[in-house]
Amino acid sequence: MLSDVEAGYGESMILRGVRMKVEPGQVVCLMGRNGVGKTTLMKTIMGLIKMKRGAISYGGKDLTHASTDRRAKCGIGYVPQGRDIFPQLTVEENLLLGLEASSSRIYSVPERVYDMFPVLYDMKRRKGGDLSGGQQQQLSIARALVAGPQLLLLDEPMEGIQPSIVMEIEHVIESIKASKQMSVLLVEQSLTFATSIADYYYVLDKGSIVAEGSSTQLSEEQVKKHLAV
Ligand SMILES: Nc1ncnc2c1ncn2[C@@H]1O[C@H](COP(=O)(O)OP(=O)(O)OP(=O)(O)O)[C@@H](O)[C@H]1O
Repeated sequence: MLSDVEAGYGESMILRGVRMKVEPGQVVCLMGRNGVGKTTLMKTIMGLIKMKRGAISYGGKDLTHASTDRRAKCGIGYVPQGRDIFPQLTVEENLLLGLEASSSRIYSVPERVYDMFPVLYDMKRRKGGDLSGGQQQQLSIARALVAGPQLLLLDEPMEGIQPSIVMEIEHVIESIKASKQMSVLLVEQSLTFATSIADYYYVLDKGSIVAEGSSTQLSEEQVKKHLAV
């Protein structure tokens, strides 16, 4: 999916020669210390940062020069770090905005999304800004799911969220995996969760992939070497 990707901000190169693949139905975990370029990689996949070199393809289509909108319509959903919702809009209006990314003609929030996040159904007329941090994160994930993506990019969805909602979000990721309808690329720092749910992992360090493998192979030694602070 990604080959030899180089990208950065202005003159500063952050990603160097990144190669990565997410197979259909897989949950792939992207790990690495703070500031190594995980968010930059997610934004590059989404076309929010222009690549200086390399190629990106998805589902057999070359997306190297595609706009963010086209990538979304090709089935890539993105949940940015820090739950970027619209606080002045209602929960339902936030969710309807997710339909913009859809290639099919749906005009209302699909029931399956409310089934995954019942709290959002109960609160659909409330303003996004009135929700707790964890609920806003659920809203942000639900908004990406509204368009029915085939690949979901999740950037640290559990960061700074209360434990009960972390569990709910974990369940949602588990149910996505069990449905085999979608693949997930997840930036996650929790080793326990990463090893319990991911099929495969990549470790990024200073903008390059320094380790990868099936998550059952993620050893203490690698964690110490690449992830410990
Ligand atoms: N808009 C920007 N302009 C210039 N440099 C940036 C910008 N955003 C991030 N950077 C730099 O790019 C590098 C990688 O940042 P990035 O956010 O991708 O890391 P990360 O691995 O996601 O970190 P974290 O775990 O803290 O979110 C950092 O050195 C950061 O300072």
